[in-house]
Amino acid sequence: MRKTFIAGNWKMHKTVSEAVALAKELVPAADGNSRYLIAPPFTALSAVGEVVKGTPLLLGAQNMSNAESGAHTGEVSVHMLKDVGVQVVILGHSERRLIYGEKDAFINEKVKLALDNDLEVILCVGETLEQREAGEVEQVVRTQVEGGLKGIPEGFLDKVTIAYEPVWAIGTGKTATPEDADAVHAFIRKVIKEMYGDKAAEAMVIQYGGSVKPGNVKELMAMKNIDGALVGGAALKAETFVPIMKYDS
Ligand SMILES: O=C(CO)COP(=O)(O)O
Repeated sequence: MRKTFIAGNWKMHKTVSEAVALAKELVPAADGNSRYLIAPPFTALSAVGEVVKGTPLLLGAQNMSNAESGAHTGEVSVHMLKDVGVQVVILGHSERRLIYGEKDAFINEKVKLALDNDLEVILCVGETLEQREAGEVEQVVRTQVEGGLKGIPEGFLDKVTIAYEPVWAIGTGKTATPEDADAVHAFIRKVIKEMYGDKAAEAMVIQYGGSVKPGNVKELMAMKNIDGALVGGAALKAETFVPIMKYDS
């Protein structure tokens, strides 16, 4: 059985004091049947790490350098993340791909580095509206999954979650219908099966992201191939994120 994984990506929001206050509100809600994660901005990781330490609420980062150390102005390394208690790193988010030009091979370097250093990875994939309208969803998602996981041995897959985030549904209030999302999740599972076999495909946790809200989370999570959520806007307030964390209670 795959364990549901509910994650909040805070993107470029919250000062340290705001982040600490929200984390304190969320800790008591992380007591259900799922795994739970919050990914504050880099500047708040250390302070939020102190709040969630020893609790079931996991600490995530939103990105990471592809290099281990050195002359990389503005970047943050895997060792720095681990040093402040980060357990999971989100890689290949569509905002990294589309605004900052990150490509699959570059993302793959980060995935390898994270896994080699015992950090879990949430690998984000998803098509733009233009790609959807051109009938390219499967081709785009396949390229991103294969590219992101290239050279990753099967033994590391229990440290990998895939997040399907259709770009047209992010921050737009438009959600993929549960059926449409499930169809892409099933396709991702098929790609994993081709790469690693049945067992790996069955075990892979695949989150949905894109305008997940308290009002739609239940129907999304009810789908066979949807195993969790990667939440943006609704993760910024306890009022909206706690009901998502507790969608099954
Ligand atoms: O990009 C997302 C999470 O990584 C989704 O953002 P929204 O929930 O704001 O649509």
